[in-house]
Amino acid sequence: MIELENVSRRFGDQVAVDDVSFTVERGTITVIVGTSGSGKSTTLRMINRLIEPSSGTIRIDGKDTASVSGEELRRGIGYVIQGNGLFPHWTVARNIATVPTLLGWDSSKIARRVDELLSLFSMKPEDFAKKFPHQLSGGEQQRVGVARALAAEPGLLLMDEPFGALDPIIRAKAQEDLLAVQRRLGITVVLVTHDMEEAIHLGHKIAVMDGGKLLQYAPPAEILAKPAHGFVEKLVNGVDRPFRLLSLAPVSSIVEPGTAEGPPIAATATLRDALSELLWHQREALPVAGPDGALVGRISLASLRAHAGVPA
Ligand SMILES: Nc1ncnc2c1ncn2[C@@H]1O[C@H](COP(=O)(O)OP(=O)(O)OP(=O)(O)O)[C@@H](O)[C@H]1O
Repeated sequence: MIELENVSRRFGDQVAVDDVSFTVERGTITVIVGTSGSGKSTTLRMINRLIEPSSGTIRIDGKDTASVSGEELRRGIGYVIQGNGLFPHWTVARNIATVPTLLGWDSSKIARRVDELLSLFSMKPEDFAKKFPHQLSGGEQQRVGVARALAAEPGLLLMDEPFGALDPIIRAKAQEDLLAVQRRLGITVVLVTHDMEEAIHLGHKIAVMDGGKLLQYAPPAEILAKPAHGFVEKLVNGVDRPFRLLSLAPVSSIVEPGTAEGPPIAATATLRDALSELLWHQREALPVAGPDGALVGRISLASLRAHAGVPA
């Protein structure tokens, strides 16, 4: 768990981060979103003390981060930046091994870990370990950057615009990879982006910042349905709100008793998938199938409509 309590950072006369407080639960993804200069990166970098707070307290698992050296703190926290920051003259394997080497792991343990991480990101060790960063695509470099940040098994991963340089298709894949790896390893992630759609897709919680202030800190469904007045409202106006809301909940959440004609949809599919199927098959309702394939009820256009609009 990470707790920020009344954290501020000034650069000369400028207040970059202004009295920010929020708590990140262990094993979740929190996304800090806002426009350029809103204080996102400064907030992130205060967590691993690349930037020291001017005032306020940051605790990780109850321990004040000011009570350990910055270097020691950072060894236990993965950090990924835009453009991945790989060392260009080092092989992929050596890049990934950076922190374990610093920590003095023995070479066979390091080699095992490098193989494990490459495999985790669907990169065959025999194909990739000996390559240099310039021999990889942008998406592959990005995966190696994340693998390197995870090498020493940190419980916490900080990511600053990690997917900013990727084209939309590779970016979508990188986001899915991150979600899968986060679920599998159960790590805590704090990620900075200026893209509200990315925030909604990845975050269990979203922290919206503007002018150094935290304007709203809430789960994506709440940010969409009840945005704080003003800036947050403007930000979410730009995303397809009904569709985003539908993509956040599974079919099982509004399954009704009864049956319907047509191809069944899985209870684990999203409400957005259900809408797509209903429109495609031009039906008012479709049957819903449970994990074993047995029908468990129906989903209707009417209930989707009720779920996709402004809450009454
Ligand atoms: N080292 C520094 N010295 C002086 N001012 C700084 C420094 N770092 C950040 N700032 C200022 O603090 C404010 C917040 O910067 P920060 O990098 O946290 O914003 P951001 O939301 O991450 O922006 P971006 O999305 O453009 O990276 C900006 O106005 C920036 O110019």
